[in-house]
Amino acid sequence: MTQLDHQVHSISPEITGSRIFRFIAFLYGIAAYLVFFVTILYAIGFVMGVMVPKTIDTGAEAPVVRAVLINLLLMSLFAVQHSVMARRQFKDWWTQFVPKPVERSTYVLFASLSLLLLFWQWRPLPSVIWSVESPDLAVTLVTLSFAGWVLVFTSTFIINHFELFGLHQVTNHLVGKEMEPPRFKTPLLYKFVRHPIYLGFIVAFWAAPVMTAGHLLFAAVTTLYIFVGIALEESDLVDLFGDEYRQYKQRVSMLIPWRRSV
Ligand SMILES: C[S@@+](CC[C@H](N)C(=O)[O-])C[C@H]1O[C@@H](n2cnc3c(N)ncnc32)[C@H](O)[C@@H]1O
Repeated sequence: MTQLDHQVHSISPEITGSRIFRFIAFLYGIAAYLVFFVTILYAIGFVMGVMVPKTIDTGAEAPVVRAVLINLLLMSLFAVQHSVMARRQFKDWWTQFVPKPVERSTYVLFASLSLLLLFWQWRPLPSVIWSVESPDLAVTLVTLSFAGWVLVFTSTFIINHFELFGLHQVTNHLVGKEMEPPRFKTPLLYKFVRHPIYLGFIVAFWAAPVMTAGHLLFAAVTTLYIFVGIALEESDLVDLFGDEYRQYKQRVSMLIPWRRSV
């Protein structure tokens, strides 16, 4: 056992194992999941410009340079939080303070809060970059964007929705069951691309009948971030699964199903 492991395990086995803690941890996990769920539903309305009070193209305007800087800051805040907190070294460090069973829920909660901050403080940049004239093409693009969101949701269930968003961890802890070690999986869509969730986001963000400068900034920066996120995630996955993941990378393309290994 390393010194770090010792510190992690020595925080509070009596407290974290107690019945009351398990129950509070479970409620916390459910609350974090609900915050995530509201956030992702809001994200759909925000990006597609429907059903929510504040969208990517509405809200208080600011001078262009200020608006770009604020928006970049908001996206960077999310990117840093989302990437740093997902790394193993960070998890090893902060599970000294945050009990392991609620680590994932806390990550999900922080990610949701930084996204809600982004939606709230986002400054619109309303200049139109493209606007599709043809109603048929416009409907096709809206449908495609919606299909992107469906792909995101479906893929989370295919890979393991409840573990990704921390519910599996708090439920297992509640009933005194250990989490199983992560397993390499290639279910359904994962046989065609390695990152269907990220592909769904890219499609959802770019398929827009009216593309404003603000929306374009959002789509471009998030796409860039997805590529950085993939590099980090795949480096972790190679560390975790070794040759199995290396061979998967050679066999299956990253995002575009008809191309072999990107
Ligand atoms: C938000 S999910 C994104 C999964 C994938 N990148 C995608 O776009 O569909 C990230 C989690 O999925 C896990 N993961 C990604 N691919 C995996 C695979 N083939 N088998 C098992 N776990 C995987 C990663 O370890 C990480 O914890």
